[in-house]
Amino acid sequence: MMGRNPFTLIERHPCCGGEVHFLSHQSQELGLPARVSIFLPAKALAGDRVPAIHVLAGLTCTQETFLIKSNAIRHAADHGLALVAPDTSPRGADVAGEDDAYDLGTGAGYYVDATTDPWAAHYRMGSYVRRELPALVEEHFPIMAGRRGIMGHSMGGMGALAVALGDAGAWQTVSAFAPISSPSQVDWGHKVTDAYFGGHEAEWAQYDPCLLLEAGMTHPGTLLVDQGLDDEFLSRLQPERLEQAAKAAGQSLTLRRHEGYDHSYWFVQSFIQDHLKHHAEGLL
Ligand SMILES: N[C@@H](CCC(=O)N[C@@H](CS)C(=O)NCC(=O)O)C(=O)O
Repeated sequence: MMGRNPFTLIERHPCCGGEVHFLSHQSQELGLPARVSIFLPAKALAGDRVPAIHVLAGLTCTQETFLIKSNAIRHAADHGLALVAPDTSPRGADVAGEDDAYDLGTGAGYYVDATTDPWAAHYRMGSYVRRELPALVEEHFPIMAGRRGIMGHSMGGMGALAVALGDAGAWQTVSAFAPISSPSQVDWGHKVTDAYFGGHEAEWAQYDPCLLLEAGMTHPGTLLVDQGLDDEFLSRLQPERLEQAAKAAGQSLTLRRHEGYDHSYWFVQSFIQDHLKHHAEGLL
């Protein structure tokens, strides 16, 4: 039975034959109001349920960034796919210091569940993007239940790979742009370990794509990953580690390296069409 619709519509705009909705809702996992953006293609507006691709943005971004900057909507419209874009962290958790750095706290939820106070009460983006948000949008929008793709950029690329490898049955397709391949091995992840995990590095076993692969968690589809070779964060993204871990696990991976491209959404929008095609082939 359908529950009460928890979403409040903030803005709605016709776009590419469909509609973009900017929404808020009270999240049970986050214990706070959360913002989410959704693109519904023409077919969904006509009443048919369509598969959705969940899109996870990177550090400093919001629920608006991926939809505005990646050009994903144009191609989602062409394929008749919905897009669901969550925020990158809880907002207003009121944790001391959460706004002090770009890579921890606000805008930096890393799609993990914090286990230690004062972060643990609200920093639960892991459970939010894995379970709460997909279930809610599939209940209240013309989005097909249980037929999902996930993609992301940078911190969101890490999140997309981790979500799909962690529960391959729930996510049929996955792709990433410049993902943080092994967060437990780099300074971004060390900050997360010290703060969100209270020093317990073992928590990364659920969220680090390379650790998941090394533990035998694979996905039956192909992981499509694009990486710019002039990416200013390349040494912390470590695509070579992902390549090694995938090879050892027998995971199908298409890792494309692009001469001259950096970390920005100019890079993302250059290859987004291929990602939408990859998801469409697996979802439709
Ligand atoms: N230059 C940023 C670093 C963070 C960054 O580059 N974030 C990437 C994702 S990891 C991004 O997409 N930023 C937003 C944008 O380009 O619009 C800062 O220091 O604040």
